[in-house]
Amino acid sequence: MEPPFPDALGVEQAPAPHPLLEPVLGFLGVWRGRGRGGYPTLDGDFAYAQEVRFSHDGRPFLRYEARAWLLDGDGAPLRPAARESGWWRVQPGGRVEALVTQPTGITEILVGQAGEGAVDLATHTVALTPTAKEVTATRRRYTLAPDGDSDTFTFVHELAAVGQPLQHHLSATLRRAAGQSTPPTSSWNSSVQ
Ligand code: HEM
Repeated sequence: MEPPFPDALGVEQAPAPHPLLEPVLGFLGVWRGRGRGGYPTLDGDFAYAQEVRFSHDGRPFLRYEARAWLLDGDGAPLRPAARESGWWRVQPGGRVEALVTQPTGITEILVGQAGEGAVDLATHTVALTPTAKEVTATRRRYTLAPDGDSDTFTFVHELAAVGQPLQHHLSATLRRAAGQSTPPTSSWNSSVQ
C-alpha cells in the first residue's frame, strides 16, 4: 500500500515544501556523481561513485540518503562503500540541525547554516557503537554550482578520526539525475560523469 503522505523530490511535486525549507530547496532530488577520497591512515587515495537523495513530506526537514561504491582505475564498480541516512531539520534563518547514521556504527549530529546555495555543517555530537572506529568530528560542505547551474553541486567532507586532526576525507561533484532514481547498476555506473 502506498503511504498516504508520500515524499516529494522536487518543488514541482506535492506536497508543497514548508516555507522553512526555502534555503535548501535547491538540493531536493536525486543526485549522482563521482568523487575522490583519502586519509593519512590509508594506503592511498580512492575513487568512488555516489547517489544522494533529498526529499521532504511537507514538514520543515529533509530526508537524506546517500550510498557510495568504490571504483577501479577504469571507473568500474569495485565494492559497496559508505552508506548513510538521516534528516536535515531546517530552523528559522537557515540554521540546520542534521542527524546522520551510518552502518559502520557512527551517528553524527551536525549543526550549521544553509543559504546562498550552500549548506555548511559541522559536528555537534558523535555517538559510536562499541566496535565503531573512533570518529571525533566531521565537517561537510554542499555547494550548488554558481552561475545558475542548479543541476550540479560539489561536496567536501573533512574528518577527524583514529587520532588524526580534522582534514580532507572526500570531495565529489554530483549532478541531478534525470527522472526518478533507480537502484545503482553497472549500466549507469559507466556513464556517470
Ligand atoms: C562517500 C562516502 C565515503 C567513502 C567513499 C569512504 C571511503 C572510505 C574508504 C575506502 C576507507 C578505507 C577503508 C575501507 O576500505 O573501507 C575509509 C575509511 C574511513 N572512513 Fe570513509 N568514506 C566515506 C564517508 C565517510 C564518513 C561520512 C565518515 C565519518 C563520518 C568516514 C569515516 C571513515 C573512517 C573513520 C575510516 C577509517 C580510517 C582508518 O581506520 O584509518 N567515511 N573511508
